[in-house]
Amino acid sequence: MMTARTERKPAVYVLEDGRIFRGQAYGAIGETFGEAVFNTGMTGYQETLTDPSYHRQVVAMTAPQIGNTGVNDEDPESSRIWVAGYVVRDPARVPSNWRSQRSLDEELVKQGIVGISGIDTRALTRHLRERGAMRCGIFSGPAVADDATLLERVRRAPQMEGADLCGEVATDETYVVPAIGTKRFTVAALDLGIKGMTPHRMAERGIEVHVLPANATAEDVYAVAPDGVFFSNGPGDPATADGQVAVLREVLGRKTPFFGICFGNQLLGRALGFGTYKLKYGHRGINQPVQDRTTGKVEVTAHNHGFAVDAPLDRVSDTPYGRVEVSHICLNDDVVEGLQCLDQPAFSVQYHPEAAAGPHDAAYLFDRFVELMEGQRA
Ligand SMILES: NC(=O)CC[C@H](N)C(=O)O
Repeated sequence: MMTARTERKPAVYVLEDGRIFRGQAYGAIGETFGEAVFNTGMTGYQETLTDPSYHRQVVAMTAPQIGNTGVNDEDPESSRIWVAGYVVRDPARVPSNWRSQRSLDEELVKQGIVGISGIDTRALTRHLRERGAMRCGIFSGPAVADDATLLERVRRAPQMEGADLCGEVATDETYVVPAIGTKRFTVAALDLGIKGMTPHRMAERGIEVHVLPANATAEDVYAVAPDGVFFSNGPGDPATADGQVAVLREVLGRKTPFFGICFGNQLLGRALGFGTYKLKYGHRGINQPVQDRTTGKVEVTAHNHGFAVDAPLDRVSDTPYGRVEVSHICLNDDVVEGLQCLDQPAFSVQYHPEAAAGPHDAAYLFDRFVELMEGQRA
């Protein structure tokens, strides 16, 4: 149960390993559970909050001041806030920006998002970095009880590993994002938790994007006569998405141009026969260095992933769909950040070239998708 906050009440943030942080209620009063993760973006909190890939995650911001530029109706990446809970050090008392329409606190209350402020988010981040992502709960108002009871409740919450979540965030109905200017291509985009900027980046390049529900079949995909197929980002464990992997294998079998982002990269990995695994604490932020191994260039990129593809970095792999190489790696930890098929018009990246929020270094990947579709026509 959640009620609007009228004064800053005490709140408690409880990690499943027993570490407890005490602060003040922020946003809605009540209780919430999820995977404890941290995001290192200095800005872009609206895009983070509304990214469907954060479904069932309680996001802590490492930047100490959040909410300074308020909230507007232009920056959300979907129709609602998806984070399960929100953790900040020092919320803005007075938002100030020419586009601001209301405060972040008001928006969190309006959407029933339970948060906590005033805790040492640096200590929390160091703890998660050492111990790894784990379950947590935020409790305020009538939800506060003795620590042992709260800990017990956190330990009963569902785990992220094994969670099948795309169906909970994706569209139920197909919709079309028209091309901006002259239409050059049609793309079937599987919505596994798509961010609004992604079809927009394609539309800017003359692509008409048919956004299909997460459970669309290969028949549904080919019913739109696509020049290319796209799989989006999305929440949950990629190891659960067997139906989508089967659709992707059909796409590879037909050699239709394919581009995948984030969850879409993990599913390309699976379709090619690689495994996926859970990272210790994931990559979330807008300042991650990635190297494009095909050009040697380093990009600063936006990330939001807790899982990764397990593929060899040092050699080309032979798969049932031809040869594949790891095209991009994260320079912080050598995690696979992109896959390039060498005998197929298919590639994907683990990070976010749509850049909402984030630097625009990786925009060239949308042009690569266009080139693949052009190549298929020639
Ligand atoms: N943004 C995404 O697509 C995330 C993919 C997957 N849920 C992960 O955490 O790795």
